[in-house]
Amino acid sequence: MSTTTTTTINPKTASNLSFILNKPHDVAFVDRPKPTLQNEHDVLVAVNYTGICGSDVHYWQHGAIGHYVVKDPMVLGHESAGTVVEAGSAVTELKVGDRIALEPGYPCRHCEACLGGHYNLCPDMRFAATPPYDGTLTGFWTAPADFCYKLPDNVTLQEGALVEPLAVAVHIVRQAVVTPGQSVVVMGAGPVGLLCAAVAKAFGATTVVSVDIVESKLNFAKSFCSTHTYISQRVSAEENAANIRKLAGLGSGADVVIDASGAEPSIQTCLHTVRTGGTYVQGGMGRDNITFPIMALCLKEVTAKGSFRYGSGDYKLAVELIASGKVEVKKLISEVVAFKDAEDAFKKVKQGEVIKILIGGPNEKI
Ligand SMILES: NC(=O)c1ccc[n+]([C@@H]2O[C@H](COP(=O)([O-])OP(=O)(O)OC[C@H]3O[C@@H](n4cnc5c(N)ncnc54)[C@H](O)[C@@H]3O)[C@@H](O)[C@H]2O)c1
Ligand SMILES: OC[C@H](O)C(O)[C@@H](O)CO
Repeated sequence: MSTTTTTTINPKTASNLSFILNKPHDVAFVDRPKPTLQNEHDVLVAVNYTGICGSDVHYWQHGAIGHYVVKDPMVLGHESAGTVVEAGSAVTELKVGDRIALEPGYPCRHCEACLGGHYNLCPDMRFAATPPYDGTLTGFWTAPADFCYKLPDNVTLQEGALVEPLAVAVHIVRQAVVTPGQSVVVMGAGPVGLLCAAVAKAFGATTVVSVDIVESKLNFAKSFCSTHTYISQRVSAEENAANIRKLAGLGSGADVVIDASGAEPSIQTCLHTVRTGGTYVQGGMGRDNITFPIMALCLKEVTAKGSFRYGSGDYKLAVELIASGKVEVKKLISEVVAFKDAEDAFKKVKQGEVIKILIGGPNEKI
């Protein structure tokens, strides 16, 4: 196999320092062996920036998410952008020096889900920082070239690290089939909820309501993209829903409701906020089982859908939404820290002090 290697970051000499979780609250910086191309369709990427996701923080705190349990030391991180430093001989779309957003999950490409157009649901998915697979808070990363998305000149590498959560939002809003003029209510104003609201607006929704339990998050949502905000009260789901409908002039209900919180009261409010014949999409992930208002679903003939990660075209559209200025992801970046400060950055996310914090790669000067 022939490959080419020339760039400012030299993979032969640069560090492959990795931020590793040994067990809950026990992290370490370890210089791991550099990855190599596995076949001629791969590229080797120097990781420039990685955002911290709630799931990274959950693994750091608890060592597990559901049945995904960290049994061996695992590199954290999966929201990354980087620079191609080596390209396999069969790679035609990318070249050394290209800046890319890194899709961090690699499906088998052969199973029923993959061949049926739902590769995100592949049972053999190898997803970064989901045990047993290592993540991207490391110096270098090998990926199939078709899971790397070239960033246009007007998109920075820092914005490129936000493509991952934006792709999650694109998938959720696509599941909802939002059309121009519609009303959309999004429960949760964390990064995913904020980006769902922004994507819904970019798709043509004219009323976009953000709901949360934290006032500062709603203040940001209002400045970011939402037409209305509502702070959830300690009242019944029906009462919160009635308040949201009144506040945003939704009449009998919203065309689309999205849960991006994973919280039981919020999910219940969704079903009472959606209009007859409307659509509800579950994007948030919380407890396995909750009390769910099934009669509201039946009596209003609500279309209910789930949404998991991202699939065909979602990353591509996410990059286009940033490049066209329709979703200003840079506004979500609260802080950019050096690799050595990764653990402190995790603490800040846990304390809720930031919207999105980026960690520079180990070879990045911050
Ligand atoms: N479907 C997927 O593929 C996918 C991918 C990434 C994240 N997620 C999930 O999406 C959700 C949002 O992710 P995030 O990174 O923005 O998380 P986050 O924790 O930053 O945001 C969640 C928000 O929900 C708010 N909230 C909590 N209870 C609420 C309630 N009762 N009503 C309204 N708001 C409430 C919180 O205050 C917070 O602002 C999480 O559940 C996460 O696990 C799903
Ligand atoms: O954005 C993708 C999500 O964070 C992942 O699915 C996460 O839950 C880890 O598996």
